[in-house]
Amino acid sequence: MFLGAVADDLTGATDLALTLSREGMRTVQVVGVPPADFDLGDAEAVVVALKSRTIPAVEAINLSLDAARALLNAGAEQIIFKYCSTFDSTPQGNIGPVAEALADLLDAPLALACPAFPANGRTVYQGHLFVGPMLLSDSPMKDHPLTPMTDANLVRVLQRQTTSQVGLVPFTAVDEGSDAIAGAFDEARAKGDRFVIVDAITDAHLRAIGRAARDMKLITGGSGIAIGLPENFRRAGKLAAKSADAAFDAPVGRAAILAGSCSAATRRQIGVAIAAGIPALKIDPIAIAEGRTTAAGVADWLASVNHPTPLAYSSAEPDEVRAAQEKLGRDRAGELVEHLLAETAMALHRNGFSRLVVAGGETSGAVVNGLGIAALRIGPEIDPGVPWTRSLNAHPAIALALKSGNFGTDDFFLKAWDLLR
Ligand SMILES: Nc1ncnc2c1ncn2[C@@H]1O[C@H](COP(=O)(O)OP(=O)(O)O)[C@@H](O)[C@H]1O
Ligand SMILES: O=C(O)[C@@H](O)C(=O)COP(=O)(O)O
Repeated sequence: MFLGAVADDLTGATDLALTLSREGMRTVQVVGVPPADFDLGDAEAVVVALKSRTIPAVEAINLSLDAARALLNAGAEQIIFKYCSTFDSTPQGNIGPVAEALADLLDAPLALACPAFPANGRTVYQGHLFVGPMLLSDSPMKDHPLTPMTDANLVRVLQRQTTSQVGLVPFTAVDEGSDAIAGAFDEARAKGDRFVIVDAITDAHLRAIGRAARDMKLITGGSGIAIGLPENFRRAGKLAAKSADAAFDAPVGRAAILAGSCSAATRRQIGVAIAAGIPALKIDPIAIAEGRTTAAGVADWLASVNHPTPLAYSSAEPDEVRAAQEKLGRDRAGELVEHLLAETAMALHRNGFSRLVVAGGETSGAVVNGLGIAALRIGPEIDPGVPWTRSLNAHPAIALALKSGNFGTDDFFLKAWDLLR
């Protein structure tokens, strides 16, 4: 095992594990901090999926340090801290506090921060994050239920979350290639930066950054930042030759879609699914709080409708989300929905459902924890950043597509199943 990663949510971990697998590293994704005797098999990279994006910073730090220590004990030479390609965080964190604690643990004088993921339209220019053609702060991320992002200047955003100095490696250096980027890292260290936001617009930039960062102990960013890292281990003669991917044997059983993401992409995907005739049950957090909607009721409904892939969703427009939050509180509204969808997934699993598409990072974390899944195998890619996965320990086995709220084409809920046939 050479490369270890700590991811702050489930979909983010899956996204990263997919990237590392595609770049030729044998990768295992574990859910939560693995115990010391956890069998990692012949993994060359291990991604630990936490649910630490929106918990109090001190808890996120402790969990992330435990995960990093477990990875170092298993042999990791370099650690990636994976967060969202839209830099999802609050002014308190958790990106800054966790990055700082990991840098201290690893004794890393400088760590890079780059959420760019060009295949999904996330690019960084002059330290500003763009989502497609829009600045982050103009994108639908400004209305996220838990981490509304209202500032696109990542140097400023990260600086608010840490007492360490944050600098920038600008496009001009990145575009020149890995030697210029390594030179910019040296300059940043010399002027006292602890973190540098690194511009990147294309995968070629990310590969050059990866090469320049071969000796950096801590790398932070979206899954894109991992594109160039396996090559460093390959050049050093450490990676096994890539073996042919084993066939993905999806368990046979009933299927359903659970969506707890309110992101714009998920809302469009729900619209397309309903227009295509998928039966859909909308869940209202206030009805959960008042006991009018229960997990058993939702699971019964999903089991009773005559369709191969029915949908239950709490996804709502920003004004509906605000209304629920005003009544219940932001965190309670989120927890009620997450808990209900996790319990629904557990009831479905008990009743023969073995294929689930789950939309939303926090939602996926709740569902996977509810199902008691300890590790996942990565399967075929449905869309950039979203593979099918298969539980390694649940009985009976279950196939899960854990979709980041913002990822996937509009027909995602229709087409995802084609890869399981
Ligand atoms: N109708 C709703 N009102 C308020 N909060 C909601 C609603 N539906 C879902 N949520 C909460 O919003 C959060 C969405 O986060 P997440 O699942 O990570 O989605 P995404 O991947 O789009 O960020 C979850 O905590 C979820 O429980
Ligand atoms: O980097 C990304 O955008 C994703 O991998 C990710 O972290 C998604 O989080 P959610 O949008 O909360 O699913």
